[in-house]
Amino acid sequence: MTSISTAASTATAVSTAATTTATTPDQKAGLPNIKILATGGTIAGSSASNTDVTGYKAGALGIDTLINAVPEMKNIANVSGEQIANVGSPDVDNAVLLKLAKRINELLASEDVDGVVVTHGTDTLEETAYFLDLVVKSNKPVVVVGAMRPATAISADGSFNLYNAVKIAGTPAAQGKGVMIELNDRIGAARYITKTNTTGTDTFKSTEQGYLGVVSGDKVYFYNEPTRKHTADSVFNITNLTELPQVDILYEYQNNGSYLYDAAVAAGAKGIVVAGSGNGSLSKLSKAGAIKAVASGVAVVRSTRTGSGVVTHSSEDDENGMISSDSLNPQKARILLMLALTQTKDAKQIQTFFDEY
Ligand SMILES: NC(=O)C[C@H](N)C(=O)O
Repeated sequence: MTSISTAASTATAVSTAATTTATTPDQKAGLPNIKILATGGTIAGSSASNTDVTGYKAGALGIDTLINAVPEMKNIANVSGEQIANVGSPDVDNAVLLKLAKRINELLASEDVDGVVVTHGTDTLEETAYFLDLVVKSNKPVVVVGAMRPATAISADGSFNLYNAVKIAGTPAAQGKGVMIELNDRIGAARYITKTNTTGTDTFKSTEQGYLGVVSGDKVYFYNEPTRKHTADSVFNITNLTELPQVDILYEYQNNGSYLYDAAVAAGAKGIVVAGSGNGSLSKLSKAGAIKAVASGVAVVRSTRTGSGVVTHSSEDDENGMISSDSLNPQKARILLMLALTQTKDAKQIQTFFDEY
């Protein structure tokens, strides 16, 4: 495995047009055609020191550098790349999400593309993956991949993660599984996987729902199917959207008040997700703020700050016109709520989306 060059290409913010680069003129018959869309992150991170795994610059290397660092990919797929953005994933915003999703839909509609791999920072990777899970209109595999160590580090994890992601995207059994996340050999469903550790390479975990499968040796093994609606079965369509409704997240804590709800509503929020305590519990003042927000036409979803488990729907939710998040964590509940609000403002209808997706 060739190590990634430390000569970082200039980091850029969101590029305005997707540019095709690193195409393989010698496409091999019989190999799947896989497109890699790069957005930045630690997998494209660079540092002057090969022991630096925290102070590096995310989104420093371009897609050509990533592809050229793993020439072994050419033995398993015809690989070409495009740079969609080159940012740390905290800076992936709705504009990047829409640009990325529209490009994936264009690519997968073509007979020339068998699957897509997205390289992405891990901090918000699950949000992008779940967004794509809800809006990609294809059964072809989409794999979102990242790394916890920059490309310049000793024992960097990005190259093998990328190789594995390309392998999964070119595997016929990966079709119809929704958008997948691959890190550390594990294949997770975008709906179920979450980042659980700040710096560890085994950070992506799924609790009750488990993993879809694993890459072991030179094979891809699938054991589970995602049961929630996704991709080709999803009703959400972003083809004609140029923006998404503003949805904010509030965090529940002792001694909190109502004023952050008022601030979100005043700032133009169309939806609010609350990271409630325990089973989505809100304090009296927080609940009063939420009820007031609902009265002003804002959709409010109760999720949980616990990190796992289902927020169960209660009769009080119906009385208050509120929505429960099922097992979606706050950041993924925000993604679903943004898309739900492109269809309806009705809390009962939005609740059915949270029950089904
Ligand atoms: N491991 C990573 O990719 C973290 C980085 N801060 C990012 O999300 O872009």
